[in-house]
Amino acid sequence: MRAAKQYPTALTIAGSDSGGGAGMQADIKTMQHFQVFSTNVVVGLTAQNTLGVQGAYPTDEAVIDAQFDSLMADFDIQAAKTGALFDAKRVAKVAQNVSRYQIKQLVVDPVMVAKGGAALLDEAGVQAMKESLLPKAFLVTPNIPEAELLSGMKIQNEADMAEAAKRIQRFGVANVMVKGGHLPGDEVTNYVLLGSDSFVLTGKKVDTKRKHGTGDTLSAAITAMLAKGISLKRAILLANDYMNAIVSKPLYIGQGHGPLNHGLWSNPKKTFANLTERALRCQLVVGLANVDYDANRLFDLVRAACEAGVSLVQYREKGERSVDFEKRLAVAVTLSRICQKKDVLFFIDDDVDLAIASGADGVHVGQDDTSVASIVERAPQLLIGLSISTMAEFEKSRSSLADLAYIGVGPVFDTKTKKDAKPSIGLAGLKRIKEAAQLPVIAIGGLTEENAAGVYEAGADGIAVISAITKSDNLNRTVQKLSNL
Ligand SMILES: Cc1ncc(COP(=O)(O)OP(=O)(O)O)c(N)n1
Ligand SMILES: Cc1nc(C(=O)O)sc1CCOP(=O)(O)O
Ligand SMILES: [Mg+2]
Repeated sequence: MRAAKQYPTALTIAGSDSGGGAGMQADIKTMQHFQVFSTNVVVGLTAQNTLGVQGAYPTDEAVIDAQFDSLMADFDIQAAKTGALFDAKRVAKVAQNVSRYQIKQLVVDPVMVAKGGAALLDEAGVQAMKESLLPKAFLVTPNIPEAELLSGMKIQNEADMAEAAKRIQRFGVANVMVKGGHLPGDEVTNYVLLGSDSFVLTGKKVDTKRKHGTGDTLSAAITAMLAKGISLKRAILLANDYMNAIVSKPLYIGQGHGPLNHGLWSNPKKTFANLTERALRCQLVVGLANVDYDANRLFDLVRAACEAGVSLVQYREKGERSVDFEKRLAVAVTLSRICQKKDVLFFIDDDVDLAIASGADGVHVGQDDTSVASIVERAPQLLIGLSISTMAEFEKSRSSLADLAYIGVGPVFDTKTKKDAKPSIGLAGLKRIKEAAQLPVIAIGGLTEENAAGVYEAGADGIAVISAITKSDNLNRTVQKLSNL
């Protein structure tokens, strides 16, 4: 192992993703996470966001040369990686500079096929990759479609990955990591061939669309560790651990295929600056009392509601029978997992201890429950919803408003579900509170598919219901109508 420099420096040669989740931006964030200084050669720009790529603008070849010249005149770069190189001319230009500046530890992420299957490099580009860049690479990290293009064979299982890796080695690259994320199964299997030594790495296949830029991130993590003087095998193992960690902690940014949590921010989902408008649109409030104390029925109902598109589930245990803390915790933990799988926020009604213990995203409290100030002090990571029924309660709560994710306003209409509900405030009462509030207003109480549209017209940002969903004969239709879609 080479002695680590005090400030290890790496280079990313890639395209810019204006959305910040993939490409060079993912590389920089990843390298920063590993405390490696990142220098950059921008091979092209893309106009993109989490919903897609709207435009691609390759950099002039002379500008690529100029960036290499500037960097090499100054920095001591210990490892480099490539990402999207746009076309054959730019692949060749990058390869030329790699030779010219004798870059040894080069990780090639052969970006050729997008997640959705779209080609990111034409045939000539793939050829240039094989002929001019792979022979200069220390490691190449194709995904399944890319490995198929490079090896010329179909890959369906681990044995195929092994054969493809051997074929790719023939282009002159000793080390090949075939990433198996595209293959079916509950786990991701990556096949690694380092010279003649091979091993398989498994990882979590997380059911989330918030993993834009995984290939860039993995190769950037390996490159960062190479820059630190860590051996290739260990760098790959550590990078795999990092990927497993970050996919489990999704960031809630953008409306589509969101970015990875490169900085491993703790509780990123709970920063309510991150909440999108959609995140509070349709809330299911539910507990064992609403399903005859049948926990499996509750789990099935919540699973189906998450599938149907509810954006937040609140576990509210009220009713004749008392359910002890252990049981509530077991239920809450299961509900939390169901919600997490579907990127649905999970809240607990009233019980701050339960919210903390179950790792919920937030807690909903009433006017007479635990105070907002004491929740902030005890559990600053929790999002907070507060019930408000009247303008007087709104005025009384003013000092807490800055700490809230939303206010739950109701009962808008008469409800049979909450025995101690306050008098209903109607659409006019809802409108009055919305006009005064500068934060999301979630309407609750007696809401149905039929009256939901009127509630939105009165200014509500979202809706919370018990019976409309727990008693629905068609969850998809109900959730759509309640979400005002
Ligand atoms: C979204 C939402 N709004 C209001 C309430 C009611 O909370 P609270 O006033 O604390 O009454 P109980 O639910 O504890 O009976 C809520 N739970 N959710
Ligand atoms: C839990 C709750 N809180 C209310 C409030 O006004 O604060 S009304 C309510 C009950 C909501 O049930 P349904 O959707 O079946 O009317
Ligand atoms: Mg309460």
